[in-house]
Amino acid sequence: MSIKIEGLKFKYKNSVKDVIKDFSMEISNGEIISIFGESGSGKSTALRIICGLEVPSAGSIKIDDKIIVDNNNFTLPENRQMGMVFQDYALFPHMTIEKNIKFGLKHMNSKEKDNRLKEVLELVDLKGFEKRYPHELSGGQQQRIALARALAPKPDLLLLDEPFSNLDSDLQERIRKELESIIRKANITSIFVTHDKEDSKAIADRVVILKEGEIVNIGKPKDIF
Ligand SMILES: Nc1ncnc2c1ncn2[C@@H]1O[C@H](COP(=O)(O)OP(=O)(O)OP(=O)(O)O)[C@@H](O)[C@H]1O
Repeated sequence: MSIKIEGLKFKYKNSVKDVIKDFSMEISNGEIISIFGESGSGKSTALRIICGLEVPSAGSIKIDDKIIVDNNNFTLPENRQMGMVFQDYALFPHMTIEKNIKFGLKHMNSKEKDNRLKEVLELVDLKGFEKRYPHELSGGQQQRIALARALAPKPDLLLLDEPFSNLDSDLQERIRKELESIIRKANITSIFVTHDKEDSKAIADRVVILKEGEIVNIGKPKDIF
């Protein structure tokens, strides 16, 4: 599936100026895009608008020609078929890995849930971890479970906000590669936010450089950095 974003604008209620000023881009099926920029440039805000946690004051987003937001339309986040992975993993600490992953699979029957659980645990190479709790896993393993949980409902689009920021640098490098191979295997269109050039270089097909809410450059990492 492809995405077309046109002319997004956004301001937080208590901010004086627009945090996103003009955000437009097209993303093709299976592409991995990174949004790169300094702290405060609006990266997380752009992601929050795309997944429906914030409502833009102008602009539109289409998925495969279906409008999910514009002046007259707004698809709720839970109906957008998007998977999200945020910086702090956000696994439910009181739930086992199995429960964490099955949480988003309410529309499936229990046999389907079991099958999907098995599939995604294999995908992230953590078979046999079903009965563990998040605190019994390493940071990198938790990160992979967060990814498995986001992928389990087979989203159209995967959004990742600084997915490596909580990991030490050795682990960060390994997880980057793993994450890329998992996303490529799942063939899922993805957007990830980072302030680390190396993340963009290692994984992204194209990089969006954001500065004070405006896209100042879009291109392949090798042409941009
Ligand atoms: N809930 C909010 N209310 C008001 N202003 C906000 C809110 N969240 C973020 N901002 C402001 O919007 C701007 C963009 O923030 P955003 O979190 O999108 O930046 P970012 O590029 O993701 O930064 P970082 O790399 O530090 O996470 C910043 O100036 C920030 O202070």
